[in-house]
Amino acid sequence: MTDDGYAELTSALRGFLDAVATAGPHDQVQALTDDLRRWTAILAESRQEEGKRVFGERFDLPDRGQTLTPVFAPQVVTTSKVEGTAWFGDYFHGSNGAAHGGTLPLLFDEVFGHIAVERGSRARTAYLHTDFRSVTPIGVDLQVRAWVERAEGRKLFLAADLRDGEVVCAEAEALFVLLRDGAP
Ligand SMILES: CCCCCCCCCCCC(=O)SCCNC(=O)CCNC(=O)[C@H](O)C(C)(C)COP(=O)(O)OP(=O)(O)OC[C@H]1O[C@@H](n2cnc3c(N)ncnc32)[C@H](O)[C@@H]1OP(=O)(O)O
Repeated sequence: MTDDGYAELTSALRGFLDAVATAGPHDQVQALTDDLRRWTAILAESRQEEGKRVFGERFDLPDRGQTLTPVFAPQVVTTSKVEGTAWFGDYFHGSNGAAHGGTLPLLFDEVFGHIAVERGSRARTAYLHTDFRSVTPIGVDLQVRAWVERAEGRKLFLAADLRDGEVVCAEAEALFVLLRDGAP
């Protein structure tokens, strides 16, 4: 991992988003807004084209340096399976202590993507089906795994599940299609 501060920035940004998501009314809200706008302007000056950015493009950083998805820490990554832990911060809260339903396919897409990348393939998600089996708790280490069911030509059929101990929170099935040479 390159020690240029971006791993810490990603972690700090996640913490900030979790704090925003759980904060009540605050007397410093205008100061915060002003700070955010100031930093937005500073960062806008160094806007980069895709391929030269950090967010989501730095494979040496946790979560590729992005905060779009819940935390995913892979422990096993092969061309046929991925296993690791997932963690949904408060930012991903939906209601009644459960993760927002839309964030589960977001996690699964990311996890499936590791298999495609490990296979050296440029691929895109054609479909991703999620079954919500039990509420996904916030702030708990969860176990996630994904595997290749079968490959047919350019089509990669994938499956995954997310567990809280013995409890299955969600399952997913997806089709990733390997891109043709020259596809954008
Ligand atoms: C280290 C950390 C890394 C971590 C890295 C983590 C990265 C995160 C990964 C995120 C991945 C994404 O979200 S990607 C972004 C979301 N996805 C997209 O935007 C995709 C939008 N759609 C497309 O671009 C296109 O439709 C494609 C690429 C999916 C397919 O187009 P194509 O290449 O022209 O192929 P096409 O001929 O249409 O289809 C090929 C075969 O697939 C079948 N097929 C295509 N779509 C479907 C479908 N929805 N349902 C069933 N079957 C389908 C066709 O029938 C055909 O079967 P047959 O006739 O051959 O039998």
